Amino acid sequence: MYKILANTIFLGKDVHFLPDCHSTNDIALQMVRLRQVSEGSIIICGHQTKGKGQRGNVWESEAGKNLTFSLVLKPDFLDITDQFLLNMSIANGVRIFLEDYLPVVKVKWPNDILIPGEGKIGGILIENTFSGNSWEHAIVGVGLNINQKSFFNSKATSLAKITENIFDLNELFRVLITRIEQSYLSLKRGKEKEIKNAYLTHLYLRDQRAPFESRGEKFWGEITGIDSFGKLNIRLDSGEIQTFDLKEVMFLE
Ligand SMILES: O=C(O)CCCC[C@@H]1SC[C@@H]2NC(=O)N[C@@H]21
Repeated sequence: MYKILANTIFLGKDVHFLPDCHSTNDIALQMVRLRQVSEGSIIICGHQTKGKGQRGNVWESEAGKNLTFSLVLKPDFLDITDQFLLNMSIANGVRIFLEDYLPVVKVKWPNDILIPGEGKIGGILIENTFSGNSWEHAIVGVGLNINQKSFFNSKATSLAKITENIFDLNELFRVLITRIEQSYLSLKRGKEKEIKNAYLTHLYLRDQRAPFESRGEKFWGEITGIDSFGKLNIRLDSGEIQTFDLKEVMFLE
């Protein structure tokens, strides 16, 4: 299982499949520290018992039904102040992959993969390791709901739930990795503008008036873009543009 990733150049030439594990991100981080993996290695797990999500959340995924894996990358060609470009390129790759199956796929800032009217189908958690001021590795964790049909969280969905089909996880994984690699390599080739534009074009609620909450206060505003550090720009009804990082703002829609 998960061995033949023939269409990739470097990603997934070394795949570690674990039937059960706590978190592929944690395992990848540990393996990087022990120098057991290098750029392009993938840790994929059939069932995560302690999957990690953004904002310290838990990532729940039914055993054997979905894709939960981590990629080891070394984006040391990027300035560390441009880290968010990596998020954008990975989110673009996942979105492009899903567009083969679903007509509309959005990315909810920073890294939720959302199907409007259906729910959240996936998420990305990137954890970086640094040595002084230079970037060592990026552990890119991807969780994508494929064949799971029932969820505790009413905001979650899956490919099977939306399309009423069942998918071959191995085949989907192979294609997904190819899409992610293409997107990452275009970042490596310096296509930063294209990556940013593609991310912004598919950004959920961009240029739409929507409700948000920050520091206990509710307000309405319009997402106008992302700054170079990956912070969210929202134009308030007063016309003022405010910038928020992940812990500073919640979407109420
Ligand atoms: O909160 C989110 O949206 C991010 C979810 C990321 C989940 C994936 S599953 C594989 C990898 N290992 C983890 O522990 N988390 C990520």
